[in-house]
This record gives sequence, structure tokens and C-alpha cells, in this order.
Amino acid sequence: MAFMAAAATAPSSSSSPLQLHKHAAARRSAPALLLRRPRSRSHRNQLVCSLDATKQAVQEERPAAVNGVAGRTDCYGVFCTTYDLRADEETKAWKKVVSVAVSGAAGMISNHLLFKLASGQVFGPDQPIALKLLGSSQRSFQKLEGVAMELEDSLYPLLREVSIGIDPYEVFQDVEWALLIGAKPRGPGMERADLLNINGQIFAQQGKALNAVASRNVKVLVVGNPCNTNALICLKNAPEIPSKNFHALTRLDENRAKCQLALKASVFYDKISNMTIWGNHSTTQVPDFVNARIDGKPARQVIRDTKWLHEEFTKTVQKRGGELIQKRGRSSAPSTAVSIVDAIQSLVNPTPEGDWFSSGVYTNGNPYGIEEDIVFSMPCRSKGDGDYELVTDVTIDDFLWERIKKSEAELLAEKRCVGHLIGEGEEELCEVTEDTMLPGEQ
Ligand SMILES: NC(=O)C1=CN([C@@H]2O[C@H](COP(=O)(O)OP(=O)(O)OC[C@H]3O[C@@H](n4cnc5c(N)ncnc54)[C@H](OP(=O)(O)O)[C@@H]3O)[C@@H](O)[C@H]2O)C=CC1
Ligand SMILES: O=C([O-])CC(=O)C(=O)O
Repeated sequence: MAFMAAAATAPSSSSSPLQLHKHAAARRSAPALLLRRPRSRSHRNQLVCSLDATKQAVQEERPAAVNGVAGRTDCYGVFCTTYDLRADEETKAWKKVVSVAVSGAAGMISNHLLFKLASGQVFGPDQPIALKLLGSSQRSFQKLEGVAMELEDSLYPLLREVSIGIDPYEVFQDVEWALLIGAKPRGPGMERADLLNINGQIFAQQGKALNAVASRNVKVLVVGNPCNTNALICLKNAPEIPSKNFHALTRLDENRAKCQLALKASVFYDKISNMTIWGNHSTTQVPDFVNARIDGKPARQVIRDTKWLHEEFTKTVQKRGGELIQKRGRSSAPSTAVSIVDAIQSLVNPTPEGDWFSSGVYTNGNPYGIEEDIVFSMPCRSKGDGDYELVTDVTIDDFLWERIKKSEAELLAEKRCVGHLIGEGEEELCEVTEDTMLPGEQ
């Protein structure tokens, strides 16, 4: 296990970034240790070297140590610099550091997301952040080092700690947010069932790790596809964390739907509100024009072209990811990163009066009659405390309901495929239907 972390002692809060770099240079040759920030003022001048031998991880699921020595850590650069964070918090009235894990941290989406997180754009200008970057293998460790170097060179004042690792039991320790982006793309000739199984294993392991070591109120956002079913697998493997804390990212679909309505209505997209994506992040998703509003009016009062709404709008949103791949040669990354930011901000800020946002959440007593025990995208509101409630004042007409049932059926089929990963039976032959595709698949 290799790990890189900041610790806390001098320099003082008045240190300039340049001074921090000088300290970094001085520490670059320091022996490799797991450096943890002291938790109290009395420990400020200590470096705590901990190998945490008591961790009860499932050993056979854990990767081998990167440098061949279990518990050894690698530390370099400005994030090894010791500093007095508490003094910073006091003088600048900063909040307590928020600890955020990101898997797939060397991938394309993270390439955009990490810099938004570090800049303060996501959690706010008074919110220092610790980033814990998770890779999948020894091979990826070097890439993570490269990512950490770029973060270091960006001199973000709010970025107080960066650690990298390939063991989720280490990386997820005490994290308050887990942004699970890392997943295998579908390779040539790979069946959807294989994808569900391979990525499902990843999310089962990460769910177990979160259950073992993360904050008891960690918020988990699953991005890696197929994200709804991966989120279900993750939450089923983390029984000690509230199921309500798990989300599958459908915010990109919501943003795409808003863009299409704005284009059709010839308005700027900030005029579109109350946009729901129902169901799976797949080509069965249901972008809801029935409840959407344009400049405060029902979308159907502004866009009178029912055929367009029923046929083109729905299909365009469902297949937007695929169209983008065709044109760009790779799947959406910057817009996905933006939508992850939107999704987090929707949970940490109060939802504007009368509006809502979409998220793939666990169906447990939902008011719409959607099958329970799956992860389904639905309209949510938040008070800004990280939690959410489902919106009840929506109309579901026959058009929507018919399509919602289709997406529900797809998710139930996916759930049957991964029964062996959620403690519900043996591995079964997966029913792959034509509809069971990611937005990016043709
Ligand atoms: N929900 C949504 O709206 C969207 C979802 N996606 C999905 O997001 C995922 C990531 O996309 P993108 O960043 O473009 O993909 P990339 O292939 O660029 O990056 C994926 C990263 O995941 C890492 N990875 C693979 N397995 C694991 C693991 N077990 N633990 C941690 N990291 C792992 C890979 O690196 P390494 O193996 O070297 O560690 C790689 O860096 C894909 O599944 C994609 O389909 C994409 C767009 C929208
Ligand atoms: O299919 C993919 O990997 C990309 C994706 O989810 C999207 O663009 O919505």
C-alpha cells in the first residue's frame, strides 16, 4: 500500500505557497511513512506514524502493497509539508476539513473534477479539503502520482491533503464523501452481463470497504457504469451506512435534457427548471417534459410540438452520450465532471423554492409506485444538509408511466444479473435486451 498524506506542524498559517514549497523540498527525502495529521492541538507538533494493523479488512480482497512492504507509504511534495491547519482554520474562519475520496482518479472525468474540488468551486471558498485518490492497480499508481503532482503545482490554498492508494480500506478511511468514478469500460466482444459482473465486483468490494472504514454518514455518488446497479451493489455491501446516502449520477442526463428544452424553446438554459430524469442511466431513461418548466410555465405550454416532445426530445436525451462518443471519439468527461459538481452542490445547498433535481436513489417507500429495492432516478429536494427528500407534487401521465415501467423492468433485470453480488442467490444467466445499453453505447 502506498500512501501520500499531509501532516500538521509548522509552517504557520502565514506561510505563502512559496514557503510551503520550500518545506516540501526539505521533506522530499523524508523516510516513507504513513503521516496522519494530529487531531488535537496538543499533538500539533507530532507526526503520527501509524500502520493501523488492527484494520479488519477482508484480506483476500485487498491488493498487494505497491512497494512490496505492507503499510509503507510514499510521500513527496507540498502535501508532505507540515503545517498548522488549525491555525489556518482559526485565522481564516475556515470550516473543518472535508475528506473526499475519488476512485478512478487518473481517468478522464477525474481529470476535470479533481481541480474543481481542489479550487473550492464545489464545497465553497471557506471549505478546506482532503482528497483521497483511489486507483485500481499497481500500474495505475504512477498515474495517480502524476495527478497528485498536477494538484501540487496548482497551489490551491484550500487543498490541505492529498493521498493516493490502491487499497480502498486505506483510502476510504473516515471519508465523508466517496465519488466512485473508476470502472472498466466495456471491451470488444464483452457482453453487458460481463460488464455488470466485472464492475459489480469493484463496487461490492468498495461497498465493503466503505462499510468498514468510512464516516458513518458518508455520502456516496456512483458514476462508474452501469451506475444505478453499481450503486445498488455498493449499498447492499455497506449495511451499516444508510442506503439513503447512496446516489447514482443522473445529473448529466438532467443537464442534457435542460439543454434540449432550452434549444427548442429558444431560451437560455437557466430558464429551465423542475427537470426530472426517471429511471436508469441508460437508453431507457425517461426525461420528463410533463413536469418540466420553462420560465416558470409548464414546458408543454411553451413547446406545443407534442410529436417533438414525445419522440425527438426523449430519444435525443437518451442517446446524447452515444452521439457525443461518435463525434468526439470518447465518452463525456468535462460535462460529466460538471454534473458531478452540480449533484454535490444540490445536496450541500438548499434547493431553490419550488424546484428540484434528479438523482438515482434507493427506492424504499417511494410515493410513485416504483418497485422497491432498486436504485432509480427520481426528483429530489434538499435542505442543504447532505440529505434529500423525494418530491411528491409531480404528475405522472400514461406516457411517462409506460416508459418508467420499461426502465424499471431493465433495472430489475440488471438486479437479477448481480444477485450473487448483493447476497440474493447464485450467478444467473443475464437477460440482455436491446434496450439495456448505456447512453454512450450504440
Ligand atoms: N453516470 C454518468 O453520467 C456517466 C458515467 N460514466 C462512466 O464513468 C466511468 C469513468 O469514465 P472515465 O473517467 O471517462 O473513464 P476512464 O477510462 O478515463 O477512467 C476510468 C478510471 O478508472 C480506473 N479504475 C478502473 N477500475 C478501478 C477500480 N477498481 N478502482 C479505482 N479505479 C479504477 C482506471 O484506472 P486504473 O485501472 O489504471 O486505476 C481509470 O483511471 C465509466 O464507467 C463511464 O462509463 C461516464 C460518463 C457519464
Ligand atoms: O456510456 C458511457 O460510458 C458514457 C455515459 O454514461 C454518458 O455519456 O452518459
